[in-house]
Amino acid sequence: MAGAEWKSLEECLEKHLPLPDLQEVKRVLYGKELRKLDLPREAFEAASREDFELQGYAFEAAEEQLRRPRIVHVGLVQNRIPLPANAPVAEQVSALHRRIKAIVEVAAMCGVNIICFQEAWTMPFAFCTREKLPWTEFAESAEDGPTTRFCQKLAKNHDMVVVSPILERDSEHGDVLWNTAVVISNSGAVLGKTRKNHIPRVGDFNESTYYMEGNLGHPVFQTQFGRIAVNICYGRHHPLNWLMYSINGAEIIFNPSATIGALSESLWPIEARNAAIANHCFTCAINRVGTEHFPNEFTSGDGKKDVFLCSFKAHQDFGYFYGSSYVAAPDSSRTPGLSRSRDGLLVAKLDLNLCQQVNDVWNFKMTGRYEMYARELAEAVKSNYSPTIVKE
Ligand SMILES: NC(=O)NCCC(=O)O
Repeated sequence: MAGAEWKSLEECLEKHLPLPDLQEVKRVLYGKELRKLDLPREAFEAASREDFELQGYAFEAAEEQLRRPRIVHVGLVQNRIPLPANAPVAEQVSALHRRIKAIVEVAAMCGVNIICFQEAWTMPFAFCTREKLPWTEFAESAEDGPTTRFCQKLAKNHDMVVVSPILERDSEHGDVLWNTAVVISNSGAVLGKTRKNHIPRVGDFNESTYYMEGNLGHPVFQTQFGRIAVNICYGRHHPLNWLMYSINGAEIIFNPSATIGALSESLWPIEARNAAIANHCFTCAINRVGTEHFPNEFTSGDGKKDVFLCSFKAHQDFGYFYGSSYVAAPDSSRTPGLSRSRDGLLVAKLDLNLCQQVNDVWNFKMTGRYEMYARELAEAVKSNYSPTIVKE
């Protein structure tokens, strides 16, 4: 299983395929080729000084007579943890705040209107350990915790909507922890929050000891730049989860994630892209980068062998978080991924008119037969349900 030494699928294709083949492969794997954004030179200089990758692409829509283009620039941030997981909690959080501030400043130079960080961005992805301390100390109030206050300043200073996925401590309700994304308006006000609906119980990704399945449904946030939703990590394997955000009107669905190569790298390019196609919306898949080492060994709690994560013994790391963040559009086009090995900012210029234009061609909402599925699902969840199987 490749680690940081294998830079990206795109680099590999470009290195090895003759141009005519490369064009056809890109057409199939990425849809129509996107124009590269002409981002400011100072942005590239700052990104290089701060040692992160910067890429930008534009998705175009057809011109319409009655509607003006609805242009929005989104920014996707992927990063390593800058300090080791055993550094003091407050130092780790401050180092991450500093890192993200530097990246957001470059996003502002690129005209980004909505930015989203990776899942649980203020901490190492410690849920695999199933230890409580010190990891639960990273949990904060979604409404007025230090990270939300930090993001409010960023949002206001840069006139940018900030999507900040954190580990939430809800002190108003018995100190319950949640895996939450806080959505902060470009005014600096907290617009609201949404919680991870589906909790993984896959090998080391057994996060069920920390928080419960989200109880806020599928909220969509009306921002000045468009309607957005957040489908946190493992929720991307659940087509109905994407569907509900889309039914509630989301035009852009962010998918802040933390996932590793051995488990999900072959699913990664498909799932968010498929969701964009199936739901006539844009999707933004974000994954963290690097290998995180934890002070104490842990196991997957499933005996000796974990076939997915390839860890036969107790171990101190999860495996390799492969970055590769990308944006996908309703017409099946997508950006190349950011690198597998570096921190990065991906800027994408979207014309939200594309959602309706593709909807009018493919009509997935019109042909969706939701009533029939609602009826059948309502039956299927009953304890006395028996599947309709026609036998000879
Ligand atoms: N963070 C998280 O839910 N990871 C689960 C693994 C995956 O969905 O790829």
